[in-house]
Amino acid sequence: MEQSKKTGTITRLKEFAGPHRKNYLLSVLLAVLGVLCSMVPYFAVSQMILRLIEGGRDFTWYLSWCAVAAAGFLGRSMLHNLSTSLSHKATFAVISEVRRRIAQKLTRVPMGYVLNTPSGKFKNTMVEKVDSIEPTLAHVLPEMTSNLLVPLAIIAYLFILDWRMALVSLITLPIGALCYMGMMKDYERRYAEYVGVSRHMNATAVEYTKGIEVIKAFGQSATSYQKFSDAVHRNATYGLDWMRDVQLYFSMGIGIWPAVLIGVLPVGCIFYGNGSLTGADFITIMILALGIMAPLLSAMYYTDDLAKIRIIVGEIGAILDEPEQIRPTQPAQLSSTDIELRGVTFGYGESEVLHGVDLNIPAGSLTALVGPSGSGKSTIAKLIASFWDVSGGSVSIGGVDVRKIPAHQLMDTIAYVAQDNYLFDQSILENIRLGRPSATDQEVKAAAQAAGCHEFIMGLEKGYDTVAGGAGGHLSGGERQRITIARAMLKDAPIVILDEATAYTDPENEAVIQSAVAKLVKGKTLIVIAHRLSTIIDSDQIALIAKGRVAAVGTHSELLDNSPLYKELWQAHISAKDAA
Ligand SMILES: Nc1ncnc2c1ncn2[C@@H]1O[C@H](COP(=O)(O)OP(=O)(O)OP(=O)(O)O)[C@@H](O)[C@H]1O
Repeated sequence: MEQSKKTGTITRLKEFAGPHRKNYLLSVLLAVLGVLCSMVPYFAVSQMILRLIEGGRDFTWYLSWCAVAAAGFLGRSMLHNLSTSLSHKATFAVISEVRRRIAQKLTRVPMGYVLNTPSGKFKNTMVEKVDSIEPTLAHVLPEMTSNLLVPLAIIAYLFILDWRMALVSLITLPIGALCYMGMMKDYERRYAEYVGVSRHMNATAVEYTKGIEVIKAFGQSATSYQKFSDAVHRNATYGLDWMRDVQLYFSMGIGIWPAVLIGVLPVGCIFYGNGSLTGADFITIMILALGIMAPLLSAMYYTDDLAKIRIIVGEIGAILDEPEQIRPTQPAQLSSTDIELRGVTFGYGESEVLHGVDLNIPAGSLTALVGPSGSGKSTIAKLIASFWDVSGGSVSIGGVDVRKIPAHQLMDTIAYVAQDNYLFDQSILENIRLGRPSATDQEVKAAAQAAGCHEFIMGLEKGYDTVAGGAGGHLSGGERQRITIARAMLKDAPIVILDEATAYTDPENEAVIQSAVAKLVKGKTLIVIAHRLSTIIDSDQIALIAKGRVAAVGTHSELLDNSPLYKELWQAHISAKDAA
């Protein structure tokens, strides 16, 4: 598997921006020009004040400076608008690129990783998290640039006028910076904790709403509500405590930072008094000094958003850095649909689940995997379908290791019918057609007929156009399973893996599913993960899986004769059936 390198936030953002980088650059350039325009009114005001002091009464002169100031305002707002619209354009391209990359990544990582991650997590990152960074990404570059450049430009001009006064006008900067440092102390840790607390609140809210049926049925409302309300309370108090801790620094910073006249006025008076500063320069310096700190404060507000971006880009990066399954692109020559597992070992995490599985599944045969719960049946099936890569040994199809078969070819070769296959929120017709997108409506309906679902579909108000609902929620479990069997039939893959459902065991449904499966697998290599032994007694071979190993292989009668564990399972099954 391929492990991509860890990438920093800026590099990652640059990567996402791709060809739109020039829009960002242009937006920064326009923002800088906007900054220059925003200084024009300051300059015009100082000129007018000086003229007033000199006693100038030339109305058109004042009017023309007013026009210059107005042009400065206008120029600034036009350039600002252009700049932010360009950066918004670039940002929307960035966020759609991020979503596209995550979606593509999910097709390249082991399927098991996707199945093992709560689907809400991907959705949350792809939709909400990515959306939440949009405003910051769009504004941070042009606005932070201009908010930092305005004061820098003013300070540079002050140094040109009088370096001593320039230094005096910066007197509140170190005090404000100290307050800022106090405020930002432990910021990363606290922010990460705050995100954790919010996540916990989200999780309890989801749990509370999703589990409301169980909560009501078992009278757990008080306890569950308590858990939820505790999480809400913790979220609120965490934010409040944090704010209280930094409030003093914050108020001092906000109060002291912009108070530049504290130094400029008295020191300016002294220099003016001893004749080392002209009245004109003094007035210009006073006016310009007032424009230094406000933009710096605005820039400071972005630090919070930048930390948020760093965390979210980190989360996106963690998904994009997931090791990928490496598969060739050239089709492999499969000699048959024989499946062979040789010394297969595998574990989902640290602990091993399969400990050297050897199994031959001849082409065209029906092989049932049976065994106690948790013995490793589904894991074997998932390794054959290449949802995960084996840790040791090999799985091969037609003599070729599955790792050497291109992903598309493997998908075409195997139809995996899980216990609860997902139905998309679209018509039943389209849900079945997913098995073979090129299938005509007639072919889809023929598959539905063969899978025994045509009748119930026709009984629905909109027939095949009925929307199956999120995860097929509008249909019963048995109906959903039959639709997924129809989907697999349409796919017509030579190998079928069927994870037999433990639910929906009412005899009528079982009979329909059995006959649907019989049609599905004619002439195919079928692997059934069997939970009800009565459905697989006619299998060509039954592999008894116990504690991650193949304990025995044989026909039903051979295993009854030779395997005490199989006999035990069979007897338990018979008694359960009798009891039912
Ligand atoms: N996605 C997963 N992540 C981590 N552990 C898993 C995962 N799936 C299964 N396991 C563990 O691997 C072991 C084998 O599970 P597996 O589902 O293959 O057994 P099974 O025989 O199919 O069980 P059942 O009959 O109950 O479906 C179990 O201990 C199980 O807890």
